[in-house]
Amino acid sequence: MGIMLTKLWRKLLSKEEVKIVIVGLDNAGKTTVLYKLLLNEVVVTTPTIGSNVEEITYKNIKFLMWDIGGQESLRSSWKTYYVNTKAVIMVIDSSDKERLHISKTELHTMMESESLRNASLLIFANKQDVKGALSAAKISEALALSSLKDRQWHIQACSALTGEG
Ligand SMILES: Nc1nc2c(ncn2[C@@H]2O[C@H](COP(=O)(O)OP(=O)(O)OP(=O)(O)O)[C@@H](O)[C@H]2O)c(=O)[nH]1
Ligand SMILES: [Mg+2]
Repeated sequence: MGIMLTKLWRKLLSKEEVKIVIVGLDNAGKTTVLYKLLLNEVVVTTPTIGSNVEEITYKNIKFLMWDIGGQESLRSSWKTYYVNTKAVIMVIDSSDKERLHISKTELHTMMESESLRNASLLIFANKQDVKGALSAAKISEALALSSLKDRQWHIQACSALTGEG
């Protein structure tokens, strides 16, 4: 009886921890998105070297959000963050049409990683406030999201600057 109560108590107290990694090319808006989610504020950012990690608690679930630098030289280190990741957020600069093919390659390479086999995928089609930004549908097409097999994915148009989406 006492043991059962202790177990129950531990279960109620223990917060589940969910690891999320935020990836995307440099200047996509990853750090801006993270702090917008965390503080509902637009912070002034500098390019991330390495990573930022922040904790967000929602309904007693602790989310550990890893925001990783997107510069070319840093992209090969993304895979070192994948272990135990439950969800991947990829942030896209929807106005950066020239580099969408790079995001596509990075995304599909990433999705082949064994550590991310069961991870869900959320794409933020960010910078919708910029004139000429591509819609979520167009980004989805450019990234060939529909070709992803056995993957739960969702794309969301947004602007970390205005808070839209
Ligand atoms: N117009 C506009 N600018 C944005 C938006 N989101 C981010 N930015 C700007 O884009 C620039 C880069 O944002 P960061 O959040 O630093 O980009 P990052 O993806 O973290 O870049 P790295 O750390 O180098 O990988 C900053 O000047 C932001 O203010 C947005 O939705 N709209
Ligand atoms: Mg950053």
